[in-house]
Amino acid sequence: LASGPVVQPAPTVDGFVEAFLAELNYGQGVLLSQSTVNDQYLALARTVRRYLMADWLETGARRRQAQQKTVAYLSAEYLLGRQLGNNLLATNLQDVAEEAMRRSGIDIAALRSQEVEPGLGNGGLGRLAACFVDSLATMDVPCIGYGIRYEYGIFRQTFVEDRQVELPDSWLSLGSPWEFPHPERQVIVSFGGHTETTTDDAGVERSRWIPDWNVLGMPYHYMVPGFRNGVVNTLRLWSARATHAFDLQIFNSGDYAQAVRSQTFAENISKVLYPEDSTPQGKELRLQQQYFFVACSLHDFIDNTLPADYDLRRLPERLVVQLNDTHPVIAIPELMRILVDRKGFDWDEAWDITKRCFAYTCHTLLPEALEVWSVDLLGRLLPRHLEIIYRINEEFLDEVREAFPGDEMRVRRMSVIAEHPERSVRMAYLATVAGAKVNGVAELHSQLLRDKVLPDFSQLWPEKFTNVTNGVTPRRFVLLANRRLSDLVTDTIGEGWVTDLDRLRELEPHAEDPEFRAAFRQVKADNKERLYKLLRVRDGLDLPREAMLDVMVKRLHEYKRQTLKLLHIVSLYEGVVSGRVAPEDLTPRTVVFGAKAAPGYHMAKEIIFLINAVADTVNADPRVAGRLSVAFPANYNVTLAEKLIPAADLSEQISLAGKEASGTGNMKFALNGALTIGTDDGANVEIRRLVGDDNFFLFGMTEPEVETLRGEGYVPADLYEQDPVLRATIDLLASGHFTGGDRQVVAPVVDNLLHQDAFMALADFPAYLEAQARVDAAYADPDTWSRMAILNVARSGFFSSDRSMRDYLERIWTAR
Ligand SMILES: CCc1ccc([C@H](C)CC(=O)N[C@@H]2O[C@H](CO)[C@@H](O)[C@H](O)[C@H]2O)cc1
Repeated sequence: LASGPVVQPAPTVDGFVEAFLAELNYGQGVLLSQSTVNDQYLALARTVRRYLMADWLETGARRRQAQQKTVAYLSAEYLLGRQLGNNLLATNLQDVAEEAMRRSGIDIAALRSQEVEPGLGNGGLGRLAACFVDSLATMDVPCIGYGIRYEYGIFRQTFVEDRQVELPDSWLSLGSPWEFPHPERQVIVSFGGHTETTTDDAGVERSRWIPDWNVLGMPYHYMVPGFRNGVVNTLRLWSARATHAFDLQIFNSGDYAQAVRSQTFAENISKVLYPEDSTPQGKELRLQQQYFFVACSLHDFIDNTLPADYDLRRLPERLVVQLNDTHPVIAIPELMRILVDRKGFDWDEAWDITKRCFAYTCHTLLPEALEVWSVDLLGRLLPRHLEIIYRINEEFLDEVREAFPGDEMRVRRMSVIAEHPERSVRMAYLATVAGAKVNGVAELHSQLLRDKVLPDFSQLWPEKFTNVTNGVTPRRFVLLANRRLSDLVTDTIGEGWVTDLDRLRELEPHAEDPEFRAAFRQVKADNKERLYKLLRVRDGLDLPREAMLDVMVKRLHEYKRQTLKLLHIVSLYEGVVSGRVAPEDLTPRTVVFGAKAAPGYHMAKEIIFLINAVADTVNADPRVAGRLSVAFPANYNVTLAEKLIPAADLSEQISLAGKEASGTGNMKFALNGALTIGTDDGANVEIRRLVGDDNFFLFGMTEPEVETLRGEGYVPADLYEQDPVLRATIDLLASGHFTGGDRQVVAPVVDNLLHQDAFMALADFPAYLEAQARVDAAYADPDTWSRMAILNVARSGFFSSDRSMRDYLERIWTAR
């Protein structure tokens, strides 16, 4: 399959300069001398695209030729991060590009920072999807990532008087050179209306959907380059358009707003990402978004990707649809509708095909995060789908009754339709009934899924439940983010580790080599210096040099316990201001937070305010100057993570055991030579097992201990009474010391800790402090610390998303 027509520019500096100038002149229509930084960035991006195009087209042709089984990854979120750096890495053009730009009198760093990252996700789930499609391309697995091209991604976070303020993320405003619109592949998606039952000539009753309104789905293609393997997979993100953008009659009647109303109405569907990452709001637009991209994607695969005459009875041989949490689960009744209503299959045949096409990944343990849709809303928006769901449930409950005769309680418990508080469809149950496989994202999580979240289902179908522990791509989060460490590793063990991360094990003996440890410490010091420079320019933060960098970056959520970190800071500070602790006895420490709160999550926003208030006071207090400081750079995102994580000494993974499904930040920190202080929660359990107890600061209750305490009845105020350090800490917070004496403004958080503390921060406080003392002790000996850190890197190869993909291939995508 010679790449025939596609002429790739020469991968030389001359070739690159020539292509760049052509893009600048003919693409941007400007001369170099006149060009703006944005012109230069867009031209550079398009130049890099040229080097990937041949591989992209060839991969597409090879895929069509080979008729291989394809993974359709359905995700409502993709947190992609900036594309330029990753694409330069994948094409191994980073040095050529840098030289080419230098020859053109341009500093490529300025162009890199011109790129706005596509923030089409909230947090863990969205970033995991991005890591997964990167790994599948690097492993040359046929995969199409399907999702939504939100016009506005996750909000930009700013702080006004220490409070989070959200700004719209108009990421497309300066152009987006990495996307390719394909109007010729537009899809019509219907909504509303009603169904009619007819009897076909074979006397079979058939239901027909008569929708009310339609929108158009326009696909935008994004390149997903494999790492230097000539493979480029596709990410297909859908954008909503009105079927007829403009109603001339209405326009001529003078009602201009009405004339374009349908356009705005349609466009709303892909207008903005819902910024919640745990509590669904159950909004109609959210369901419209979910059905919109799912309908576009299934239609696109069945009608535009499969050969026209393909026998759909063999669909499971060509397609596996991975459902990224409950958000795309409406795909199940949609495939049934296509097979029965459009392709004329009878119900049983269609159901058999459907069951073998889907698999479901659950990413949460919070009951409130499991989506349910009211039958009212579903019936109004998708009447045919509700009918199909009812029938799926009916047949399923017959199966339950058969397996557990007379156990109507179980039948009611397991029904996809919940009767209370209102009749609604439990999407996680529907996914479990239809999915061939259901997996959690870490061993503990998958076990809790079986035992606590879906016990009835794992009893009925034990073989259906499996685990695939999350992973992260070493290309972006080590090679791209931490060039200094990557060079040290490659100089020591060769470069194979980038696509075979288990090779990091070969570093283990070097942990015993003082020179290697010194080189490793220098890498960390340089990464810290790079971060300090960035935070000064970006956030006007001036951080003290010689300090342990203690980093907690993740979405703001009470179960993640940013409040526990805050209590630690205040207890250290209280120790000094009360005179109990001499400042020089404090290990110099800078605590860096990064966290967005869902706009409607008030307690989370109160916690952000309090962290900023404490930071202002601590940073301004000469008594702890150079000993304790707190930084909270705004707008934590993938780009900031790439600078923060390589600089970190300590990684905070302190969620209440049994609440964090997996975590993926924890893996990125370990791979970048930070030590973890954490609970036995999510993937922390597997990190600790692999890096070794001696190289992990464990503390706190285990999940069973949490359940026991909850069972016994948890009274946080008692702990406040009994623990003098805790009382002194909370009293200082409550006193208004950090808020100009205003006690009211801190009350929401303090009262919640004393009287609810649903995630038991106070219960784990003493153990956390004790663990932090162990951290201080270890950090006092840089050589020991770097030995532990090197062993963390060496033993974290398992947490590559390539390994996760191998597990999905073995346990889920081929096991049917
Ligand atoms: C409907 C609102 C909503 C939106 C997003 C979500 C996601 C499932 C939340 C999420 O991102 N979960 C995180 O997924 C990561 C990837 O598997 C895990 O590592 C994290 O532990 C988990 O919190 C739940 C509910």
